[in-house]
Amino acid sequence: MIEVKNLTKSFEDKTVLNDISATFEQGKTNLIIGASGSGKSVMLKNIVGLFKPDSGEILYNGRDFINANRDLKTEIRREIGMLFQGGALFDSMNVEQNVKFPLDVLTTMPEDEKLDRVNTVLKRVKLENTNKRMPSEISGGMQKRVGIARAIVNSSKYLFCDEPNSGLDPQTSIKIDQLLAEITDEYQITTVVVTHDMNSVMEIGEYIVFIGNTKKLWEGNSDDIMHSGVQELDDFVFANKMMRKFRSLS
Ligand SMILES: Nc1ncnc2c1ncn2[C@@H]1O[C@H](COP(=O)(O)OP(=O)(O)OP(=O)(O)O)[C@@H](O)[C@H]1O
Repeated sequence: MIEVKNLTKSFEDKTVLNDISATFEQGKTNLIIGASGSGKSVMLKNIVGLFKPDSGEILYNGRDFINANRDLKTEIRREIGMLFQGGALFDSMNVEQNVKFPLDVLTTMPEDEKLDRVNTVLKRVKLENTNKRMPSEISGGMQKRVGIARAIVNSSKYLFCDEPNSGLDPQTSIKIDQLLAEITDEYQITTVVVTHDMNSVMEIGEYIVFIGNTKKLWEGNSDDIMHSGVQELDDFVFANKMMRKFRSLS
């Protein structure tokens, strides 16, 4: 579980996040949603320690991440897997080297054990026998799956994904969403996904935080999101024609 308590972050005189609290539970796919520029990525970066909040607390299973000493910070960082926007694989490394990378830098595991682990996660994302292929030789969806394999290879307890579907067609996007949700449940990971993709929201939104105007404007799940009564959220949810049509029928 990750608890975000009263998180506030400004850049110079511009407040981006103001007193935001949220609880992301283990084994759930948690989403941070909001319009472009609302501060989703800034929130994620505060949670993983890439930005330092002006005030507030971030607790990883009760452990205070912001005020942690170096050893505890390292311990928590080792438990975090990240799927960056655009996949962000190393172009000069093959699939196996990309997936093995966190084990190379974070562990002292023997090489054969690392390879076993790499093959296990590649199998889980249905990419067995692609070890020697280069990122440029595989499709965008496959690249994302390599990214997911890399994010969980070190048995991550926490998984962060920034716009995991960017650049993918709708069908591939749904497959990636489903894979993230399955892995989250199977390995009981606390997963946090930043997205503005309504398909993802409806498909995997077990807990959703909606941010806008620097505040948390709503929290809930995909069953409740269409009836939030929050104007800004309605504008976000019903931005596309299909969702408006769906509302008029329901
Ligand atoms: N390092 C920074 N320095 C100053 N301002 C920043 C910095 N990073 C982000 N911001 C500002 O914070 C605000 C929120 O940005 P953020 O990238 O979190 O939005 P977002 O909701 O993730 O948007 P998108 O969906 O378009 O990616 C923006 O106004 C942005 O300019």
